[in-house]
Amino acid sequence: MNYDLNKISEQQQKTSTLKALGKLLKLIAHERGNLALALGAITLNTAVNLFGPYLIGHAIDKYVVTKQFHGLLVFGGILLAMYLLGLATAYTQTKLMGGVGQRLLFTLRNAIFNKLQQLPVAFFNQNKAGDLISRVNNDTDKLNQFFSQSLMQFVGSIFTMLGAGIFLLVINVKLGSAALAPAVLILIFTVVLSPWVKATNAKNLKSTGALSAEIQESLNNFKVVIAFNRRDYFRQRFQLANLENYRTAIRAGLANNIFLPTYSFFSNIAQLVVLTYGIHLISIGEFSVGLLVSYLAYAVNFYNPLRQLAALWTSFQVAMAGWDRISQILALETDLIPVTETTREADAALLEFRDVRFGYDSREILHQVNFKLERGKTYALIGPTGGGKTTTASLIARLYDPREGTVLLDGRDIRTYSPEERSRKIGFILQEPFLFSGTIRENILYGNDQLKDYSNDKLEQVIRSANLGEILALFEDGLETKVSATADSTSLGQKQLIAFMRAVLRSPELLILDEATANIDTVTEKLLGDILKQLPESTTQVIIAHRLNTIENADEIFFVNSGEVNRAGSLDDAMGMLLKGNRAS
Ligand SMILES: Nc1ncnc2c1ncn2[C@@H]1O[C@H](COP(=O)(O)OP(=O)(O)OP(=O)(O)O)[C@@H](O)[C@H]1O
Repeated sequence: MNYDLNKISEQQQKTSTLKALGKLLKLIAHERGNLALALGAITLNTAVNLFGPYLIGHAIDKYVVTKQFHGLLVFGGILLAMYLLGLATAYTQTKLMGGVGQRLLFTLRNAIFNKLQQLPVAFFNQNKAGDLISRVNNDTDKLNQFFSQSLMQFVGSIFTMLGAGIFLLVINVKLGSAALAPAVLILIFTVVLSPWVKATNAKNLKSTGALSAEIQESLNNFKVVIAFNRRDYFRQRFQLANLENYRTAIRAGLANNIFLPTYSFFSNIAQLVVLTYGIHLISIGEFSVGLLVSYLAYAVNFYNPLRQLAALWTSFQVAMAGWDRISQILALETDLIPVTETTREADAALLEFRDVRFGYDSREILHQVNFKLERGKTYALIGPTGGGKTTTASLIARLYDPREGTVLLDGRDIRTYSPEERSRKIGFILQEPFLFSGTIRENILYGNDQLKDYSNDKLEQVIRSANLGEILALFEDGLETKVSATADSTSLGQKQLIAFMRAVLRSPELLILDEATANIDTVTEKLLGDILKQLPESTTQVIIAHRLNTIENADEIFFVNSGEVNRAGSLDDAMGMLLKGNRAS
């Protein structure tokens, strides 16, 4: 299955803005109450703003033209009260929508992170961590900005425009139509240019993701960079990514600023039309001075929000481009779906590969592989580098599903097990074990519900009874020894020891060790060997190793090469096969 987000975005059919907005609004459906309140506040605010000019025009015609200035005081008081109401409603909606935006940001980040936790290994093989981080941090914030700062202004501007438009037409149809004509041109201009603005912003967000991926890669590999003195190489790559980001940002800036001057131009034209035509109407006695003053104010009330809309429309297009990138992740589903229960085959081996074919991409890595692992036996997988040992082990642990054929665990298709059941049965110590920052205790109890509430004393007892006491004793602070996911305060060998304890304590039925002792000294390695020998008799072990001394106790050896898994016979035969120059292909 294709999980490459950049390819998905290229293949994705252009979704209409309305559809995307609809999907987004569903995410904040539970905010209905706040949205309705904010909408009420903005409607009141708009009404206040719209009635102002009408009252002013009325006051001019009734009190200024007739020189009855005392009436102006009353109107001044009414206007002041209205403006205060305007202030209160503006504050209310800003506060409400700020909360909605922040909660949306919170919900979206949680949703993306949860989705990332559910996606299969193949997804992480095909996407760069830096780009994913940028989607979680940067793109979600674009939506927050739109919701907290722009949405209600957007709605308010549309209300003000509509209200002002109605006033313009009601006061005088002819003058109103002339005043509104430039708005039609603006509408056409906006409709035509919006897709380009959104696409330009999408490119900019993509290049921000690529930049973030570049930074992440060089930071992750800083030792290699320094050791090989390849700073120039990464500097060049970074500069290229930075240049691309700069170029796309310039283009996005240009696109984002194209609406404002155009809207301003048409707005000025509209005022010119109103003024010229209005004076003409006054001269032939069809219009009053007071009405023209109100009229000009309504024209401003119509075109000013339109100008504001230009900026808001841009923020909307940026938010939609961000939303597209976020929804690409949210729409993904793992292809490792559990299948419905099948009947269990009687007297089955613990694990069986039946005609299994697999490849990461179009290239097939495993060709119709068949083998069985019996309970309580120890198996070794050997073979040349790149021969397919880790791939075979990954299929045993269902990190991937076969393209064809079946992997059976305990006589049942491995896909019928829930992830919890499967991980209880199978322990996997990876070539490069991952520890997260915390203590040894936290790391070895990770995913172990049975022991998670044990006190340190009780846990140490369990560790001793699993014969792991000598390993724990290698760490000065015992269970409370601090380990770090990234820093080198814990050596690779030490990490392997902790991962070993973590896997053994879960008492799995099947334990896979992928080069799990490659970085451990010979004495400790022997200690691990002894612990493995003392595991419950029913435990099946699969050991992947390049050092043949680690597999001398294996009951059976499989030779993995060129997409085939074959019985190798004795250790000597296996040596012979390796030395014969079998190469991975
Ligand atoms: N994530 C991946 N995406 C694409 N190809 C991969 C991936 N992982 C491994 N491969 C390819 O699959 C083949 C088998 O790799 P695998 O890691 O299973 O070999 P291995 O026998 O475990 O090697 P080693 O002894 O070096 O660990 C190799 O050709 C490798 O390039």
